[in-house]
Amino acid sequence: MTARFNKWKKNRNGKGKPRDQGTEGNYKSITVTEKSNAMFERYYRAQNLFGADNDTEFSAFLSQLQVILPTAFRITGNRSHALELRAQIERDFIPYIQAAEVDGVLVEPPKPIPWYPGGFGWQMTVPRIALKKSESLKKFHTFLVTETEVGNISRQETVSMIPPLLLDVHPGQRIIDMCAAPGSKTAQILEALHAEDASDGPVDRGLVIANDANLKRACMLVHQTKRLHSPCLLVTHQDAEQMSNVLYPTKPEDPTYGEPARFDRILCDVPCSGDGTIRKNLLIWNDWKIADGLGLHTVQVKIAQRAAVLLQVGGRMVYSTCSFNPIENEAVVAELINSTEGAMQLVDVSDQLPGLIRRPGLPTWKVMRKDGEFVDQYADFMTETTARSHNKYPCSVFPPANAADLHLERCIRIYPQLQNTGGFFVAVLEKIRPLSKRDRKTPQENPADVTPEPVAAIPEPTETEQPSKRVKLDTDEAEVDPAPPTTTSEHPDAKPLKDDPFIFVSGDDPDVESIWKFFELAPGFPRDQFLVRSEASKQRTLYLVSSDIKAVMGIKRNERMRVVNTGIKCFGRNDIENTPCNYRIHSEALPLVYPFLGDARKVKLLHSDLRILLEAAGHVSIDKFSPALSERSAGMDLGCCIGTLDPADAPVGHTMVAPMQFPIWRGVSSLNILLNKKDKDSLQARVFGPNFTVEAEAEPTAAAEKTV
Ligand SMILES: C[S@@+](CC[C@H](N)C(=O)[O-])C[C@H]1O[C@@H](n2cnc3c(N)ncnc32)[C@H](O)[C@@H]1O
Repeated sequence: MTARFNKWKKNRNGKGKPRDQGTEGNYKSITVTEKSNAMFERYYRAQNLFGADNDTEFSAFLSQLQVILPTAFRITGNRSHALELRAQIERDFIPYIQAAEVDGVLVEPPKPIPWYPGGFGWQMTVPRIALKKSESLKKFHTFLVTETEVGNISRQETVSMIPPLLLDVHPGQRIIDMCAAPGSKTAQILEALHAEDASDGPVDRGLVIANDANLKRACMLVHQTKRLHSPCLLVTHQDAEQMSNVLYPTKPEDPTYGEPARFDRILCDVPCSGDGTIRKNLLIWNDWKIADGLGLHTVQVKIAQRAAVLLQVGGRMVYSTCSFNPIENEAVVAELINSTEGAMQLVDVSDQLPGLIRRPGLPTWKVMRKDGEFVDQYADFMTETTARSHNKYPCSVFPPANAADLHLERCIRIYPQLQNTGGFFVAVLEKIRPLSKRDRKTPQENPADVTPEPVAAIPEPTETEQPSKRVKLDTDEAEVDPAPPTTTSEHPDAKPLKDDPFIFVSGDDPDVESIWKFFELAPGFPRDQFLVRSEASKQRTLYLVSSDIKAVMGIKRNERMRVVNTGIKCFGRNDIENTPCNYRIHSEALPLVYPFLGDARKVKLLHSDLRILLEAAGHVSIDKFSPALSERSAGMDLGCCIGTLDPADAPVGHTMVAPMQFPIWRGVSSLNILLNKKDKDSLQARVFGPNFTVEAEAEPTAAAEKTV
């Protein structure tokens, strides 16, 4: 089979220059002539991936790699309308997809992923490209695109959904995503952080630092995660191998002084050779070579080791790759456990995510030299001809002598033939004790609470395994202090970091004062957690951040973290006269602000009112709305108000389950809904689905009649 496509081909770790640049500039037509690669097959056949039944299952594995990858997506689970969206898929799309055909074949509709919580993860066998091109699936594709743009749906590979679920995230935790771009797993982490009701209110849910070494990709991550509207996200751009300490204030009398914090959860979704994505990235059939995995091993170990230092005792780390290669997987995990002298231990997660079909980690593996020879020990790796190129690889690419004691079977391997997915590797680890005496001194830890598990003795290096050939674990805090922030950027659209300062606004600021008064905000909503990116702008926007982020950003030395972005748009100034407050509430912050709003600026809408607002291109005269809304809004001051729609008022046959709120601008004699086109489209489809008719709405329900 021949697959032909255009592709910007970069190194799979997201670093480096695009390869295959021909005369056509950065784009070049690449042809994959055959979905096979002799070295790939020889290497993985020798790894005995499937144990006793290796031959049969290896054939199934190889044939499944030939099949193009299904499409998967998940509904943003923490949103109030997640259930509506699920109902919308079941009601409006499944029956229609069941009747659709692609190339004369009936399409299999999407099915919930059995192990994904809440029925919010979905997979369908139609490949992404067919979904895009097929006329009969156009409606569903448009739905996916619209809902993805507004953040209600994330299109993400099924297997990539596993690591954040196993990270076991809860509100209030401090979390680092070491290699986060483009951000699909960060998004899941944020959803979990905002999932349950927490006593700390909707804003202070904890902290997620999403980091990526590549600034261009970090900017992509900002774009991706913006849709999730979390005030707890701090996007940074550092080399994760030397990720800086995050200083937290420890002296109440001096908020600018801080000490290194330790984190509850750390995700290391490291750069990898990516051969688990071969069903989607067909170029890997052409390009696969053993040097890729060998070359990434040291970086992967260093990122995991740095994460171990930043993790608090009792904290959980998830290490993952989309590679089948044990050198990037079990070998890294084994070196992490051994180099921390057993302070990091694998957790048995076999009872988690029931329904996920998985295979255990490999107890041992074979190492192949670049010349294609398998070798059993480091000395053989370093022959005369290979010494120069192999010298940079540490001895930890080989199975350690104590491999059998490390519980590597607790690692999770996902193969494509198990449940028609990509390939993936996940290891869940816990830090059971400090890594060093210095580590013990960190402010949040209480080592007395942790009973260390006895661990197997770390093997002495053999004659050929010189200590210099190990990846050194660096637990010294003082050493980790990367270069100061740069003003240069790899991304053409990314602004130089120093041009966009983050300036905190005092809670006594006159603008904040006018907002609080106008919207009658209750005391529980934080008043001193706003920052601006530019003081001068007439279009001043107040960005809301969590108290953790404010604390971290108040410490000068934390500038070395290289913050790319933080905060969500909360209040935006409109340059309008004759209003007691010319700030509006941004729709992305409304779910956070709404519980604290007084009644002064709330207006109740009927479905007919919402329809008029959504269908209009701009302002609509107040007298065009239902009498109740016209009367209520005519008596209000000019400025932003919040429209609410109640499920109790929903017409028969509607699936609306939760109240909805929208920012509206009350003009001199008109109303205008403050949503962008995409948000309007999404809302329109959700509220006025195909089963809804204008006639049904013409008779307002009894509850709606009472509206004032
Ligand atoms: C597998 S991808 C991460 C995917 C991401 N977790 C997600 O789910 O969307 C690996 C990322 O690591 C980044 N990276 C590579 N080397 C790095 C390093 N030394 N430190 C931090 N990030 C690095 C790459 O830019 C790339 O975005």
